[in-house]
Amino acid sequence: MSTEETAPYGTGPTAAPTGPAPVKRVRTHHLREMKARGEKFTMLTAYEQYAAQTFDEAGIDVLLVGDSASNNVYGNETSLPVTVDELIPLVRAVTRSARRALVVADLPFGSYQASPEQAYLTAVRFMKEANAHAVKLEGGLAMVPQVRKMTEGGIPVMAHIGFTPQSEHNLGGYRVQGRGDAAARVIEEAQALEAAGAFAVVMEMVPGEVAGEVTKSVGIPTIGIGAGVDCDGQVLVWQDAFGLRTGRMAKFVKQYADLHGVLRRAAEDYAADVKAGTFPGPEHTF
Ligand SMILES: Nc1nc(=O)c2c([nH]1)NC[C@@H]1CN(c3ccc(C(=O)N[C@@H](CCC(=O)O)C(=O)O)cc3)CN21
Ligand SMILES: CC(C)C(=O)C(=O)O
Ligand SMILES: [Mg+2]
Repeated sequence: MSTEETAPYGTGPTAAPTGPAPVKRVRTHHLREMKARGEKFTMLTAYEQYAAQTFDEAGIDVLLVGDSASNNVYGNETSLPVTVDELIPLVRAVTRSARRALVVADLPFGSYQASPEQAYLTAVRFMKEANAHAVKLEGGLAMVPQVRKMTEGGIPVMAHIGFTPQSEHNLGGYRVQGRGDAAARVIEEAQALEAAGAFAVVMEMVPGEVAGEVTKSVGIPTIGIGAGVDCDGQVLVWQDAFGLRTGRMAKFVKQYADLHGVLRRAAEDYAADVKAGTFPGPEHTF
């Protein structure tokens, strides 16, 4: 895995007319530069080797090992139960597998809210034990001391405001945040997090117009999930976007594939072959 310094986006010997920008490793400054140029960037979740490799090959700029692994890997109903010890091996798998993408580790519920010191020590575990390139936490003004402590300690921090799933029970369920009078608060939070040193901010389920205002009022890139087209980047949970998860999807999900259908048919075909005695064939036999 290369840690060399890179040419800026869009230049360099490997520049090609199509495909991902020829940067060796996406770094936080590249995202800021893309915002300044008005160039959109992409983030997807990833929790293991093959998704990470595939999305990295596809030129996805940022891979987030989300605490949504709680739902999408560990089978929990919410993101709340997942632990640092459960997430670290997943982050390690993704950092081993991604050659180009910036890998961000999501700090799970309860691992950073208590104090800046707790946040710093948790983030250090992700950086040392899993080679994360950055960490992400949820929250607005209350998390400013945490963001400052971590960035001063050398750890790039991505913030996350609007709907914050770890506070689902406080927010009264999956609801749009920042409507009406609450819009000013979202802008204030984004500005405070930028001042504290955050390198980017995720906005989840915020009205498109408000997210556009926030994007214009900060220098750091904004990343939307249910926050409209005016954010600097977009993020989706891959099992939602590519149809591995079934059932009711949030309004902000666009489904690009039906992986559940593909996988289910493959498993049914395999089972049918075994039961019929048509697998293994002579070509699979020594
Ligand atoms: N992998 C994964 N992705 C998810 O998005 C997800 C999970 N797991 N697990 C459960 C929760 C529940 N989710 C929800 C639940 C309800 C709305 C919802 O009611 N959305 C309304 C907007 C509500 C409002 O206007 O305030 C909508 O119109 O979509 C959205 C997401 C998304 N969730
Ligand atoms: C969807 C994103 C922003 C997230 O926090 C997660 O997947 O955990
Ligand atoms: Mg998360």
